Amino acid sequence: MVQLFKFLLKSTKSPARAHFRSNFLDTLRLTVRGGHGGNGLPKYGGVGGQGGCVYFVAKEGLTLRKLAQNLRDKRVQATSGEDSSKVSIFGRRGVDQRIEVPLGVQVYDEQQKLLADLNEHEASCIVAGGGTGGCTGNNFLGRPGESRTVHLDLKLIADVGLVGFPNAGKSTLLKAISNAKPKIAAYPFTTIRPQIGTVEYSDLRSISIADLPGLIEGAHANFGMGHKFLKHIERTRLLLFMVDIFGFQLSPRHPHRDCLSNIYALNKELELYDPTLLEKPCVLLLNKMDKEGAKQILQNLKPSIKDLSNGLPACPEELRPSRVLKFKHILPISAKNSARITQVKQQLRETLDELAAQHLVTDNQQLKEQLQQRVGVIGPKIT
Ligand SMILES: Nc1nc2c(ncn2[C@@H]2O[C@H](COP(=O)(O)OP(=O)(O)OP(=O)(O)O)[C@@H](O)[C@H]2O)c(=O)[nH]1
Repeated sequence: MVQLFKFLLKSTKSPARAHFRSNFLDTLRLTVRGGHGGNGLPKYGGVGGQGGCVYFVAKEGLTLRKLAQNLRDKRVQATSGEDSSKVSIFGRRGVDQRIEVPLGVQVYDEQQKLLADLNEHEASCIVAGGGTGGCTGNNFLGRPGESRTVHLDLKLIADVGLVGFPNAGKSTLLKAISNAKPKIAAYPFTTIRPQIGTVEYSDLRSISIADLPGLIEGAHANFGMGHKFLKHIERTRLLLFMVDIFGFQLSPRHPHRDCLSNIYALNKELELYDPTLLEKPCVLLLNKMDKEGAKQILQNLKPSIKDLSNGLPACPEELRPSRVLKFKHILPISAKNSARITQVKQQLRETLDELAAQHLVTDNQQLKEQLQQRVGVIGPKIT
């Protein structure tokens, strides 16, 4: 009977459903409970052991799916503290529960309050404290440990975030530029989960690129896969925008948007989702330059693309951002033919290096100012 059920269930799975059933997991709910405090021994003034606590530690290379598989019932409980006894007046402390979570996880409580942002390897946080042991203060009755449901939200950490509407050629680029092996097809939404690729250089330097799929007009308001992937952009240092030089049409029901309108639409999506994203350095790739007529389109749009504020008056009202992006570099490319891919690699590296150098200068300046404040006017002169 069970076999028959399994067979029937299997046969109802369509290829389309199988395609959209993503393996990528970026949120997880867990119930965590600290251990109960052990009871005290009133006769001898004995104190019960404190309950163990539950804590998370960030580890590189882990995934939320793996964590979910390891914790099948999504519950974690630390052990109770030992009761005080004649032979052991001070009860032993309960054993803590150490849970390894993927790097980049943010931990929220039921009220959506951020408890911890674990974005460094080995960063840790206690999510459920153990109950205090029984003592004079609590009538020698051990207290229960903290108990709560926590929400783990994974935000990918990558150097570069690849942003573009479906079918722009993001996966093709990622494949040409990095070690990733994304799926490529001539229909939108081929990529249904973020892909991370590593770009390697001859001097062994490497940078990571995240392809963030599913972005469509209205994603900020959670249309399509909306927020699910937009949130990953927050932790990238550089935004790499990609548009099809011939524009994009989501479906026959939607209007065809030319290349410039698509740039404005991406600009607006990001602005509506989080305006601070527009402050990130960005590079623009105009793809599919190998196709006939591409050069002419580029020639016509060049002045508006170079300075987006030039084309704003002609931009449709619903796509008009209040603040326009300022691209550090604009590169016409053909991801399919790997044309100018070496330049893309070089520009990404240079821009990231410039950024790192800027950070170093500001960090040094801040350090100097702090030292100057501490040393005051009498101390040695800091140059
Ligand atoms: N002519 C031409 N076609 C390209 C180029 N780059 C990508 N394509 C084609 O455009 C289609 C979409 O490419 P993808 O790389 O899957 O696009 P995507 O942006 O990852 O699409 P989603 O997975 O829907 O997000 C495929 O048929 C590619 O072969 C290019 O430089 N020139």
